[in-house]
This record gives sequence, C-alpha cells and structure tokens, in this order.
Amino acid sequence: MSPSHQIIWYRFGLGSSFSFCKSAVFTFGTRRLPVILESTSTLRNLEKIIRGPDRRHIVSAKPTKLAPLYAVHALLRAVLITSECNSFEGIRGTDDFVVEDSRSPETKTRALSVADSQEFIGEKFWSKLQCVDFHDPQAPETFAKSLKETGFAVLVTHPLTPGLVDDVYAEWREFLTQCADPDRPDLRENYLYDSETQAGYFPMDISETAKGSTQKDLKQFFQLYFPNGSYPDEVSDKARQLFHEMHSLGRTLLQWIDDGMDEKVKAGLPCDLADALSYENTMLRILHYPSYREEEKPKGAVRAAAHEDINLITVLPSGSSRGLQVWSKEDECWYEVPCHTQSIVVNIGDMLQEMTGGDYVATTHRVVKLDDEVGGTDRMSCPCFLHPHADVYLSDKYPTSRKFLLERLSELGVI
Ligand SMILES: O=C(O)CCC(=O)C(=O)O
Ligand SMILES: [Fe+2]
Repeated sequence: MSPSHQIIWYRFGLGSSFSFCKSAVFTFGTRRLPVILESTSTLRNLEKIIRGPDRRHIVSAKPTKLAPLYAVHALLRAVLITSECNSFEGIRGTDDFVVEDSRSPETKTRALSVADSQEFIGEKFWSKLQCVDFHDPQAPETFAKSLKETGFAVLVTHPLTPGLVDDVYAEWREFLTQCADPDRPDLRENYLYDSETQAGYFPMDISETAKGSTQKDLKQFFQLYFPNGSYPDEVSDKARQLFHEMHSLGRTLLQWIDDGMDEKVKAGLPCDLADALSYENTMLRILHYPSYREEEKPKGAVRAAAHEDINLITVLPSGSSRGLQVWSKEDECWYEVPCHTQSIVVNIGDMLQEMTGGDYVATTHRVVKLDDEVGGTDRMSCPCFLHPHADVYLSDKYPTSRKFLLERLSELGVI
C-alpha cells in the first residue's frame, strides 16, 4: 500500500450488523448474483465479486426477510466505495469484512454497529419498506405487504429494458434545460401545457404547489399522454417506449395487488384493479429539478413539497440522485427511499386509497435536496402515474374517478 493511500477501515464483524444480514442479491448490469452473508467462506465469495471485472456496475441489493435494509445498504455502500479503491483487503481474521476508503483523510479501525451502519450510509431507512426482486416467486406477496404497511415498495429488479431510463434522463435533461432557456422562447411556447388535457411542458414559474403548501416546487416537467398529448420532435422515441413498458409493468403490479387483496375489500371494488387501468389516462411525467444553492431558494421551498399522489399507483424509477423521502405516521419521521440506479419505487395514490376504503393508504412523500448533496447536482425522475378509466367508481363520494381528479387538480392550482 503506498503511503499516500489514506485509509479508513470499517470492520463489519459478523457479531455486529451483518449477523442480521442473511442474504443479498447484487446485480451487475443484467447479471444477478445472490450472496449469502452467513459465513467467512461466503464473505470470501463476496471478495471475489468485488474483485471481479464488473465491480463498477453493482446497482442493487435485495434484502430478504432476515436482512434488514440498513444492513444490506451498508454493505452495498461499502462495496461501492471499495470498488472505487485501488486495492481491497478483503477478509481479516475469521469474521471481519474490511473496507477501505481511499478518499478519506485519516486512518482508523472500528467494528460497525447497527447505529454506525446508519451513520455510515448517512441515511435512515424504514425496515418495513421492502426491496423486492421482481423475479422471485415470493415477489407478489412481498410487494403487496410492503405497500400495505408503508404505502411504498422498491423493485430492485424489473422487466424494463436495461438502460432505457438513463437514456431518457440524459436526453430529457438536455431538452428541459433548453425549454427553460430564455433564448429558446419557441420551445416554451410550442409545448406549454394544455390546462384541459394536462399534457405538455410545465415551466418552473408555473410548476405545482402541493396541497397545503404555499411555495411552488423547485421543478419543471413535461407530462406525456399516449396516444394523445404533444410529444416533442426534439427527443427520440425512447420516452414513448418507456411509457409503454411502464404501463405494462403497472398492470402486472395492479394484478399482484388484486391477488393479495382482502376478500371483503375486493368485494367493494367495481372490477379488478388491473382491468380498471386506463392507457390514455395514465401519464408519464419527466421531471427536472435544477441544481440550486440552499441560500438561493425561496424560503420554505423544496424540490417537491410533501404530498400524496392522486392516482391508483405510481411506478417511479429511481431518480438520477437521492432525495425522495417517505413519511412514517407510525414513527413520525421522514425516511429516505432507497435510491439505486436501476431500481423502481412503487407507491400508492389517493384513488386506490379511496377505492379500498383506506385499506391501502397513500403515503405522504417529498423530494428534498440533501445536506450532503454535491454542489451543482440537478435531479431527473420520471414517475408514471397509473390512472383508471374516467368512469370507474371509486366511492359514493366519488362515483367517478374523473370527479376525484378534477377536484385534486384544482387544489394543485393547475386547472
Ligand atoms: O421525483 C421523485 O422522485 C418523485 C416525484 C413525485 O413524487 C411526483 O412527481 O409526484
Ligand atoms: Fe409523488
């Protein structure tokens, strides 16, 4: 080791946090590698994985029932950091997992406790919020349970075309940046949203004000409806393809909710959720949250203020950077929603809550700029809001979903 190589040693003793952590699945590009974190020998396997040629492409970890999220996340972060190192020490003694961080200015050694692991990853995760492997036979149940308990679930593997979301982020970041450019008034004019259909471009100065908030969110976005609504000539067909794939994934997920639904609740529905899903009312929103300095933002404004979504469920690929948080009524705190490239967050919207008489609850969430965000970071995201057909019965108060939608859009100040 060269003397200029400064190191922090984190020792993940099996007696500490990882004794909880039985297994994880790491995904390298399209290759999935299950890892059992029980013994020294399997930690050695992990070492081999870290040393492997694909080590820069670790994108997700799947905790099982026995593996709380924080432990898997701590491990994942450790692996990510390690994969950027020039060297990796691997196993020390019989039960230590040693990670070195070449970017640290000092050297120290310590065993990692549960609290440490949270501090280490700098995030607080909700252990009830499950990460689901889409291909796991247990996936429908795990998914439905997580939605029921937290209003959220994270799919760490999914059937969308690999790389498609990143491609959409890259080209729409450029397009939306141009739309905001005062030298390109033509773009704003061409694509400005239609208040009746809600399709098109919503600039920063128009944007949304969350229900109950007084400040506009610090975001601009484009709402795409298919086959109606405008689609900019300036971008490729990729967002169209993404919508198509997300809609089809959404139908499968609604089917999973149908399958896991309490019989009494199901009896109150006008039809299966999967059949209530509309293609033309479903909307893909491509969001750009520009970078900003904390002191420059209007007082009280955040990237997206606390809100619940209006629709049935939202299929939300991980944003291009962290910042999505979910409110736990039980613990009365914000938890960070795990953000791995290639994972997809799913959350419940108000319409599903209304339809199921509150059996599925739309959980409040928001998007903030984290204190440790690297300066000048913007953020892209592309939630797909799955909506029912306009005449679907939600409840006696809202005999059609159309009535519900109009009420909520007027509260948002966009109609
Ligand atoms: O940007 C995100 O990650 C979430 C966006 C969101 O919650 C929304 O647009 O409703
Ligand atoms: Fe939302």
